[in-house]
Amino acid sequence: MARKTPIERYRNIGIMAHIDAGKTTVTERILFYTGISHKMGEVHEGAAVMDWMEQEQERGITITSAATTTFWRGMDQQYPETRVNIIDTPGHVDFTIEVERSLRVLDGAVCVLDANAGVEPQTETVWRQANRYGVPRMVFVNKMDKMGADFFRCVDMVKERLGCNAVPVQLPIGAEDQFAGVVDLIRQKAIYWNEKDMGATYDEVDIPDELADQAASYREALIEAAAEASEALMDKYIGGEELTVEEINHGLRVQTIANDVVPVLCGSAFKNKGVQAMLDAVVEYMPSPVDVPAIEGELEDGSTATRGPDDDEPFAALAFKIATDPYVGTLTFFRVYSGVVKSGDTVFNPVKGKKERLGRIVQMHSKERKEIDEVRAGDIAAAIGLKDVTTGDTICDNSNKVTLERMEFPDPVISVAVEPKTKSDQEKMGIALQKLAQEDPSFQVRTDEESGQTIISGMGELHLEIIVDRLKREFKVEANVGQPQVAYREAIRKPVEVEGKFVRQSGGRGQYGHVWIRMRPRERGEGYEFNNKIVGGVVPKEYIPSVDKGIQEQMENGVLAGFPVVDLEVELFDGSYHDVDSSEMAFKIAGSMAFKDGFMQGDPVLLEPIMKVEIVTPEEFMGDVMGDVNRRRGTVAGMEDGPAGKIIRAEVPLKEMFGYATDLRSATQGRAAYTMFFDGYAEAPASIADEVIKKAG
Ligand SMILES: Nc1nc2c(ncn2[C@@H]2O[C@H](COP(=O)(O)OP(=O)(O)OP(=O)(O)O)[C@@H](O)[C@H]2O)c(=O)[nH]1
Repeated sequence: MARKTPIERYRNIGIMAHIDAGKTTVTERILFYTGISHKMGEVHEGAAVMDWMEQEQERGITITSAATTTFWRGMDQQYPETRVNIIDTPGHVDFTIEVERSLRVLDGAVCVLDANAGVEPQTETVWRQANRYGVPRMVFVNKMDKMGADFFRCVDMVKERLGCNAVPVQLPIGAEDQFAGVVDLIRQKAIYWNEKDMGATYDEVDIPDELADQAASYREALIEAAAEASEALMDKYIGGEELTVEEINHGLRVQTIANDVVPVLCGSAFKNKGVQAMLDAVVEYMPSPVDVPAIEGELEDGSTATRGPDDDEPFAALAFKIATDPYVGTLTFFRVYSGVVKSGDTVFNPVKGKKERLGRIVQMHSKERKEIDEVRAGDIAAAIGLKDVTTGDTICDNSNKVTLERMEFPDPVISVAVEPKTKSDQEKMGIALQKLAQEDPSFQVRTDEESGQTIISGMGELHLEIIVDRLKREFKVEANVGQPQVAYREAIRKPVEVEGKFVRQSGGRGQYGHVWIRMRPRERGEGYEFNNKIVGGVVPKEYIPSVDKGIQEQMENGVLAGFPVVDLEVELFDGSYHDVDSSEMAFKIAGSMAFKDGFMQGDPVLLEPIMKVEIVTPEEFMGDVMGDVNRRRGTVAGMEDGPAGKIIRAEVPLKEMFGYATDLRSATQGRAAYTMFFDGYAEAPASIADEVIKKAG
């Protein structure tokens, strides 16, 4: 079967935003206008097509990132059919991991802003993540109809806070309840959407006189930005010649894909204005799979290879989301980077080292799924029934094995003990938690060796709350939940040199392992490194990995209070062995003994997770809120005026943030709001460390 849509006409895009900026509404309108969704439900009245998990509708937030395929031919049917795959990314801070994995597989992103609030904390976080992946972006300033909506302020904020070259390609006509339509600066037209058919039709007229001057100056700026794309365009521009609409769009496209320009558009999804024009901009400026660099991977022999967006290359895809569906079981969403795969084919998962048969393949059209026979380079689809694939795994051609870049997931910072309300649910709970962990790599389950309790860990209180909620709803397991616990870390502060010697010579075969190691602290986040500096075979080569392994096992189990040890370098530089008695086991134990000693001598310290917190509060409560932040051992990093009150930015230890939602609500009569996300680890004060160490016994 041949390819229906040429790959150049694919747009794999994500929609990212701060919570409540209107991402779900925008997505829903896109589906409506593209004819997929015929019913327009208001998000918070329950009929939104993207919000397909029950509690998402109740909470009014989008938690999972579903992928949806739709087609667009342009407002004036000016394009050949373009296949738009939309990957929904969640706005809540506890789920940045979801954002991360969507960013991994999309080619471009639309950042939705609330025209009144502008750039919000989560916008910044997501923007930074997108920077890391080099994702080309455009901005849609939504909610132009809302009180306090200010397009120009938003553009300034995008420039200043996100540090990018924001270039408006539209201007709003009016604002707040006077918001009427947009000026298309490239085609030099004013567009008004008709209210009677929910904006499905529109009128295109001349730019209103009162906006003519402003439009001319913004147009000049955008043409200049477009001209930067090539010498030919620049020469024409400098020569005083008018650039054509096609030339301007081409220039902006080149600049946007190179991450040198961020086009800015505006509208109101809720009032059905501007969404189709935004879709046109997606087609014009967002990259197709062939416009972005080919993905890199590792072959079986350890060498690097690329997989380009071509049907003739071997099949390679990345699983970016696992969802459990009550009807069909496991749905594995994947993005195909190269080649073709058919349902029924056998694929290989190099991460697990396993072959699996690809059963049915489905394309998601929001809640509905359509079964398809094959998928090709550039496609996003879901497979039903893959058993051993975890988020982030590669699936590839069985005879052309490659491991695509693994996604990196942050370690969980918070954990709670869970226990089923009835003993008979124990097994069911275990299975359910395993399933949830497979879906979500930022969520972990383990059994505490001493207490026998089941401990679940995640990225925040809400993250774990939702897991417990899903246990109940989807798996029918009611659970009791303990007090949340902070996931501390342990580290050393001083370099040391230590010996580890493990010798047993009583009867039978003896044991002999002997090492000298140097341990040095590393910067936060640098992780662990093992260097072998043995010369002359004083420790035989075959035992060296055992030393490393012994150290790593000890690091996992901690030394001070049972928390993982992080950020240090170990150098194995000396030791000795015995011809008969030495073994892998003996060197492993010697390694772990040396490590334990060295750790205690190395001025050890307990590290605690620090959260970046941003609070928006009416001015009258500012004193109380600040005082409270200080009591929570927080440091205020900045303060500014925002449209909804004072904005306080602070860094606060996670331990002190438990229950903050409730406390803030009661201190401010529910009028303040906050967001927080994990920032990094810092040394815990001695009083806290002592308490934690004592508790660990
Ligand atoms: N006035 C106005 N309200 C809007 C607009 N778009 C969305 N809203 C409202 O803003 C609220 C949040 O919209 P959502 O679409 O749920 O926002 P979201 O970004 O998907 O939110 P999360 O999924 O929770 O991150 C809802 O009450 C919408 O009705 C708009 O253009 N104008």
